[in-house]
Amino acid sequence: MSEAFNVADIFGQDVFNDTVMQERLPKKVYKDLKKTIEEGKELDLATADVIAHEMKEWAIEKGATHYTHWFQPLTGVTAEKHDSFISAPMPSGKVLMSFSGKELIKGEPDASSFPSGGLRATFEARGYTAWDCTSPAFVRKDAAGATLCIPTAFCSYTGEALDQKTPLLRSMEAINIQALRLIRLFGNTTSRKVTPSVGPEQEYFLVDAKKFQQRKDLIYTGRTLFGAMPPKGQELDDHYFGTIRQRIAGFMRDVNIELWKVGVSSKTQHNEVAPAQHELAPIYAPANVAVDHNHLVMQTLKRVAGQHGMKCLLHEKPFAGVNGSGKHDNWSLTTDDGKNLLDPGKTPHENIQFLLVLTCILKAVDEHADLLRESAADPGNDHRLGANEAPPAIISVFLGDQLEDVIEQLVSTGEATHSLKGGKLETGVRTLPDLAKDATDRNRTSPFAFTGNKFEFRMVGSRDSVAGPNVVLNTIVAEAFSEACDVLENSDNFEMAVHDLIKKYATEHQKIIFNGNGYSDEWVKEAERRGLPNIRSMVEAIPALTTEKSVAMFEKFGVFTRAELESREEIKYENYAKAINIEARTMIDMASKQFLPAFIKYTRTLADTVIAVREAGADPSVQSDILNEVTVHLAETREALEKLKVVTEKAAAMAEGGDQARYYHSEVVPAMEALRAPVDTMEMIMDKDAWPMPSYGDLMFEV
Ligand SMILES: NC(=O)CC[C@H](N)C(=O)O
Repeated sequence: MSEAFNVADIFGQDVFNDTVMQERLPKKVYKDLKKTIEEGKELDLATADVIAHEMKEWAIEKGATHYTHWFQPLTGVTAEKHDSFISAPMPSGKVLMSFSGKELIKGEPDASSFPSGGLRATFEARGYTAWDCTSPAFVRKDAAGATLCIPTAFCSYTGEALDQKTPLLRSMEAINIQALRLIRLFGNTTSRKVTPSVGPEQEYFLVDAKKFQQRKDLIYTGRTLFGAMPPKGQELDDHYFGTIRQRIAGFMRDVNIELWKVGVSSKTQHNEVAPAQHELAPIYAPANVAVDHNHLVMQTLKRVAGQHGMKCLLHEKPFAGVNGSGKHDNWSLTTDDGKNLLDPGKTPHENIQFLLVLTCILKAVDEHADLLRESAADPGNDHRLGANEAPPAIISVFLGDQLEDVIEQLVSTGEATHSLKGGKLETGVRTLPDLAKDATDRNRTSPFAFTGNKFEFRMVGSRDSVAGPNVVLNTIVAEAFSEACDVLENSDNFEMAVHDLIKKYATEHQKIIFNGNGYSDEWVKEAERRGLPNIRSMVEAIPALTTEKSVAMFEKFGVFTRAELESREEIKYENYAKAINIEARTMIDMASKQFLPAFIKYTRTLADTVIAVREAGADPSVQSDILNEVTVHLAETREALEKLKVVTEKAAAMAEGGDQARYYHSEVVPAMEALRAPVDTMEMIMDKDAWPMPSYGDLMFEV
């Protein structure tokens, strides 16, 4: 057993949090900084100098030698450049440690090597990082020593967003303004701020590092590109919530300690459905902090896995045939004085403000289903969505029995008069207590499910930042709130107007509600009948970014300009093409250098056996049958490999953009599948010792 410790003692110990600020900053400086954090008031340089100095002193006490502006460019991962605190040596030969307000507030990384989607010519390299003081700075300890990390936003010389965070902060501001307008109409005069709170659940796989190193597909692409199913998959459901094995438990413990120290509220951990799959979930945080924390979670999982001789796979679908990994984005809206706008209370039918919020969300999701779908699009998610417990690609909303019934009443009679009650759960065992039952069940097949006092957007993939999905959620709901407020603020009779509006929205957008099985073929047909989009792939999803409807909304709420949206569209096409290109080339490499040589060797062994058996005077027909079978698959592999080479070359030669991405999707991806098939068949025929890499079984069951 490892040494015991008290979580409360270590939680946040490496964070420049409110307690540290209060302790270390002069009163006036602390007050000014709080004003900036809470109200967005500009910070003057003199105040920033004091904060920077104290932050540096605090960080140095924690062992820090460097600081970094930590940002989230459009690469999907975070970026950082380290600067030590040293100043130019003095005549004495000694150095001082310094950190100015300017260095805290603004950084100037060379922006030319980050994706900008044409927003910035390569010769115009300037980009700026700006301190996001609403997400606390922290000291990260790793092999580099200790580094003061300052969460920042990243913009171009001309102020365009080059990152995930800038639009997120803009969208948080947009929904804050519109939600405040809405609650004021209901008589709330005290709340000063409404913040989207987010809790992203992180699913991941762990595999043994030595085995990982023998799989080029895992090394280069993060997922397996070949692999036959082992005799056992997840059919017994015995891994889900199963006892956590000691190796994994030790890993989870270390992950938690690291996360708690930097203030990440790691709360829940368990085995997930697929063998070797696990989950970590934090407690809610304001959206921007949640996004930063989720990056820390992903990085910590990877780093600690390394220390335990394992590799953490964050890909959405590392293994075909078993569950993929999602990052369910739990989203709600809370006021600074602790009210959750998505809390229906015990009798939702009487909670008019809640019903307006709810129907606004239905409207937002229905009108912008394409954008929401796009926000979860990535090359890995194309394999995950609609397969093995991940939601399908059709956006719909699950409300559960109670709320669906309220909406039903509103639509049919214009009035909701009652709410279904939860009742009691009887177990039939005298010694067990009676449980109060929720009025609503859960539904795992729904991409957007109401779960008590929040929505759970289940479509998001495990590797992706939740920034994008939350930008969309915040903005589409801000738009719906704004439109509702425009009507209500100008009405003579508020009661009547709000009643009519709720009924109108419920009626017009009821079609987005679906409580049934999202996996069934009937739902695909039914969704089509209802006119709901079924956007199956990333390349089909991307155009949603730049429709006139989307541009108008994002511009209206100051979240994206048209140019920023167009640049993101371009980057997404490029990312898709690059990802598939790497996968295709990895397959070509593995097939040429590992599988074909192994197959050829195996035919040789079989041929030798046939000869030897015949010479020994026995009947070699079984060996000869296997040799023939293997030769057929060898030929199929060779043919599919040649075909994949041709289409990959052709794709790579095309100009970057939508056409290229679509070509990868329609030609290269099927050619990859065609190459995988004979190789997977061979894996089931060949001698295990002759197989050139660890199998699915080795990877998933022998961690
Ligand atoms: N138990 C679960 O919630 C499974 C979720 C599933 N792994 C997904 O991809 O979303």
